[in-house]
Amino acid sequence: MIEKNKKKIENAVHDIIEAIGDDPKRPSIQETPARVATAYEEIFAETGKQHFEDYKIFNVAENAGMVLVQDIPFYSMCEHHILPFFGTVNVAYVPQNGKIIGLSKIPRLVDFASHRPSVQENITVMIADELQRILNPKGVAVSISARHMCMEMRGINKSGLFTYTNKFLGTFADDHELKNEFLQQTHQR
Ligand SMILES: Nc1nc2c(ncn2[C@@H]2O[C@H](COP(=O)(O)OP(=O)(O)OP(=O)(O)O)[C@@H](O)[C@H]2O)c(=O)[nH]1
Ligand SMILES: [Zn+2]
Repeated sequence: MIEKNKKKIENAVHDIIEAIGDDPKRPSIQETPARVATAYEEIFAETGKQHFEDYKIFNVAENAGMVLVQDIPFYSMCEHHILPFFGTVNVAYVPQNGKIIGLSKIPRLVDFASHRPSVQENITVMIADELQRILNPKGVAVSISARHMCMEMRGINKSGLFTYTNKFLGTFADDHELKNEFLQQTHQR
């Protein structure tokens, strides 16, 4: 993030502190605007980026079966309240023509999709669509389970609610046995 934009965040946080009735000059809060700017730089690092580019393609056996990376933790901020929502993501795909990506790139793709203001449905779809674009696999399945602080600490104030979303492409959408295998492996059935 360029310095000018970090400064903008600092100024905004300074104003928020003042507006909520606290004193931005209070010693223990003085550095907070700068801390928030640094935190936002990390939390929102992928804002505005459409495509995940950090991967290499490898080749494996042509008939390789489902690859599933399960329980990938993620943290994001809802675009309505700028409050955290977080949980776990399951990502599966069936390679086509033996084309795969390194396993670590899947959690990286999850971070790519979640490090921006968003909603759970859009993160789910973005992960599925990017994997489809990158690998053109036979199918992709993505499911997310998350808790939303904007429903827990304000508004309806209901704690411990989990929201589930999923997206199935290609063979996962067409082949019920494969979809069931994914759902069973990820304890959704
Ligand atoms: N579909 C979806 N909704 C979300 C997500 N995160 C937050 N929301 C919802 O976004 C909605 C925003 O609704 P508004 O009525 O504009 O905002 P609000 O008045 O603060 O709503 P309340 O939370 O009901 O007080 C709320 O119902 C939130 O629960 C998400 O990831 N997906
Ligand atoms: Zn919200």
